[in-house]
Amino acid sequence: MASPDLEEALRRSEELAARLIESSRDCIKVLDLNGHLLSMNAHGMTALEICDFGPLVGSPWIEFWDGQDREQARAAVEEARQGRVGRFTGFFATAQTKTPKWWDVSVTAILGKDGKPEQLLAISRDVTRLKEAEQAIQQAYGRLEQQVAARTRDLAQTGLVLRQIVEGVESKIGEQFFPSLVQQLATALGVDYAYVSELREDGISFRSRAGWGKGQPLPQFDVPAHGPCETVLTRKCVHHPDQLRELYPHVQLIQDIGVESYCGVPIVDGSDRVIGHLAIMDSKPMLDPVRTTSTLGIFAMRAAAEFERLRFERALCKSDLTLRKIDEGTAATTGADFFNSLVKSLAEALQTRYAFVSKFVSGSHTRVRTLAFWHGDGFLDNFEYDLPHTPCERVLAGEVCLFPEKVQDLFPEHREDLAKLGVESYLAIPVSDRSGAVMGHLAVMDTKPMHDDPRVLSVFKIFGVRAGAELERERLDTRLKENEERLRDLFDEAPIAYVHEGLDTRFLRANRAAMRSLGITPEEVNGTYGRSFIPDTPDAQRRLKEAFDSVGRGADTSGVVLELRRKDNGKPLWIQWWSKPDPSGTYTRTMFVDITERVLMEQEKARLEAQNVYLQEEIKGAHNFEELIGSSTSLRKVLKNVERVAPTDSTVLITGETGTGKELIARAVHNLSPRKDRPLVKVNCAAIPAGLIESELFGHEKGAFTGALTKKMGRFEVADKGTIFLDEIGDLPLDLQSKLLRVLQEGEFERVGGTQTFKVKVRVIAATNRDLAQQSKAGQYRPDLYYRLNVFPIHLPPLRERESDIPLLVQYFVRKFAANFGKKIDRIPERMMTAFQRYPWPGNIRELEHVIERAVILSEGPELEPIEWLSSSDGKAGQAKTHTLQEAERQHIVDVLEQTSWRVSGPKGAAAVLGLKPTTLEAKMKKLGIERKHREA
Ligand SMILES: Nc1ncnc2c1ncn2[C@@H]1O[C@H](COP(=O)(O)OP(=O)(O)OP(=O)(O)O)[C@@H](O)[C@H]1O
Repeated sequence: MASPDLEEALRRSEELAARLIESSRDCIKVLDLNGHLLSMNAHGMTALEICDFGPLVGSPWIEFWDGQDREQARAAVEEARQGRVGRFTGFFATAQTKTPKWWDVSVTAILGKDGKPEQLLAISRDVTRLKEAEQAIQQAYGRLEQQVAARTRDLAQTGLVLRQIVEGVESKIGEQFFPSLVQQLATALGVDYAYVSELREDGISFRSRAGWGKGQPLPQFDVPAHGPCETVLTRKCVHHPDQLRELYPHVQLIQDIGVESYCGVPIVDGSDRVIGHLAIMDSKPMLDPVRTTSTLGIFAMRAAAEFERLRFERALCKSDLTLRKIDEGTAATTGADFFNSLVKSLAEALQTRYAFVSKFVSGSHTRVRTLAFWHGDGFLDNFEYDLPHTPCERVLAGEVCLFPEKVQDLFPEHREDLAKLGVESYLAIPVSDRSGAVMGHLAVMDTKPMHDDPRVLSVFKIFGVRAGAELERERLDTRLKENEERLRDLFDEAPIAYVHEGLDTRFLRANRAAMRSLGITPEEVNGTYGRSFIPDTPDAQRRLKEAFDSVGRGADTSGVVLELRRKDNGKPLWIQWWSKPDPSGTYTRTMFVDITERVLMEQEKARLEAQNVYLQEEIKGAHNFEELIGSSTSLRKVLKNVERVAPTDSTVLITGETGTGKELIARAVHNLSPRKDRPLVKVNCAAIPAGLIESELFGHEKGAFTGALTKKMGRFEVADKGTIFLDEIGDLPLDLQSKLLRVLQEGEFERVGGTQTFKVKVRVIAATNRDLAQQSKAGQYRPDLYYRLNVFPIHLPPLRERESDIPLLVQYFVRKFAANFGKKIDRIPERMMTAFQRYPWPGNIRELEHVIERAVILSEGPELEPIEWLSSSDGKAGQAKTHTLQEAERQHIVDVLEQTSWRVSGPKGAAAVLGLKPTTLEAKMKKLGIERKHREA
């Protein structure tokens, strides 16, 4: 019969056990001895997702399990009924969500007052997450529980202790757990010291995790070697009830703190490895080994679970860190920054001292250059090295290499370098491009051994792939840059001008050829607008508009010719222009060829061709400009005026009868002027049909530029910077008089059919045998034009008014023609000369010249022979004087026509006799109303 004290203790113990069960985090079920469910704690209900336990009461617990698990459950119940702990790990899905879970189950007997099993306690713990680790722990737990159950004589007492400890530590986890555990252990078991130790990273020594001594926490200490703990760490439970100091005289700690007794149990992890121990020491003897070892055993199991939990937490933390490091190491940076960040993060993630990345030196397969080298505190300068006989050699041949230890011995040729860094272990992977070609390698080295850990390798590979991508990116980048450079060179150095223009024609880029042609500097490119090169002339604007219209329509423009002005000197620039909108639609790509030289050449050619016509005409005319014969006062006066006006640009109006030498005077003015090296272009306004005079003077267009080759330049254009001689200016039609006035006033005109305005600098010399003053008064001539022409009038008197010049002229012409015809004539009969002087010469000097020419032709000897015409004319001379000048001219022409049988042209025609061009003669005949029928009448 139990004592009343024991009765009370038992009652309390039962009560507390019930509370313990309820508050436990495990799933605890109470079964009857046949294994039928009686009750379950709240946590168990939650864990199994059971809402109502009622219907389950009385159901066989064993049958909750399936297959082999059911057999295990049955065996466990049987064990418990025998007073032992039955345990197993089984698979069980939760009731509602059917979440598969692994449960670690132990079944123990609850002893009755008689010490015999009365009920069973089935404790299930969710070990799904910690299954591997907990398995072993549960085994230990099972073993210890078994021992406890088998040997416990005073379960109630144990229960009390357990409760005390559980209460103290149940709610604690993490850093608080161990201090709390050892404090509760020491207090509940009434011992001076309690402590828990943990295996250190070196895998061979232990260090206290928490200790409690003499009522206060102990500082951390290393577990002494060769003491009782050492035995525990070989997996054995050790109990020294007394005489501890005698047993371990060499262990200073035991001597120092003066403890007598010791009890320790190992803490074993899921892989059945000892990871620490739990021990108590006391200054009094410890006489109940069963109670202490079983209590310690239970809490060792709990400690193991906590260690495991911490280990997972640490592992989680570490993998978190690793992930973070991977993230940091492979984030957005590129280039040198990227590689630095990569190796630093790699070293941190894998907790190695060194990490570096390399790539092959270009063109070599035996030499690499580091891209970044982390050495624990900072980066080394990058360097190159040869691969042979280094740990890296095989890596760069494509292998993953791990040298877990003694790297220096493995690579003796590089021992010195490796020793300097204290390298013990090495791990590296090749870094490849997408096609698998090795580009470099990524390596870590450490000063301690390195274990073959698949997780390390997978982390490593993540870094390796990223490094490969970066190397490839760099390679592509370099290639891209090279290409860009080549393109830029091509663009910049191309002989054809390239310009990229924004939609508002603002220049974005221009190559050298473009800048050269346009006369802009590289600095000016961006502030320049394409439009600004187009001069404000209607023609240039029209061309531009056509070009832009085609761009606007999205069409390519090819070969449009534009006229521009250079920016630096405003000189004309002709370009042939191609433009294409960029696919982005934000700018146009323009290409142009500078054809200025060609255009100018063509213009010059056209001008020269035009000039050539006149020059040939002039050659045909065989003028001798220099020789103005005569010494009469009136002629001298004329020549004096010529000298005065020649150097100026003033317009000169020469008047005088036909043949008086007006053209000769005009040429003299030109030849004495600064323009003498430029052409003197002659236009006979009377000889050109009225409809053609305008295009003759101003030229005409034949459409667009390409027509430039076929266009006709006007004589004003041809005479640019030279002199234009407008002969017979009195015959200019009225409508053209105003156009001529504009040229005289502004130097501007347009071609017939063209819109382009031409500006010329032409000196004008006009001549007429009409009385323009009188004509303008009569409304037949624009007075403003007359005044504009009559700036500097030179009047040539008719030959009859300067008789004294006749002998000189006769001699001059005789000499000239005699030389021309290879004759020698040195005498002119007096009678003839007198006749020449008496004759009125209505055709003036031209007439005289022709008369002499014929006389020279007919003369056979050294004396000029009198010719028939002269004598017959001579007869009429007296009559002629009674006519007006015009009548005389008319009569003279009719006489000559009669002589030539009305033949106008040809060598024997009247025009040749009169020294006129046939067209001039015809115009005169028209003007004077001379027709053949007149003769017939
Ligand atoms: N002073 C001169 N000395 C020598 N020859 C002269 C002289 N004046 C005129 N002539 C010659 O007389 C011819 C006619 O001269 P020119 O053609 O200059 O006259 P014009 O007044 O222009 O005639 P038109 O009004 O018919 O055009 C030319 O062959 C020219 O060389």
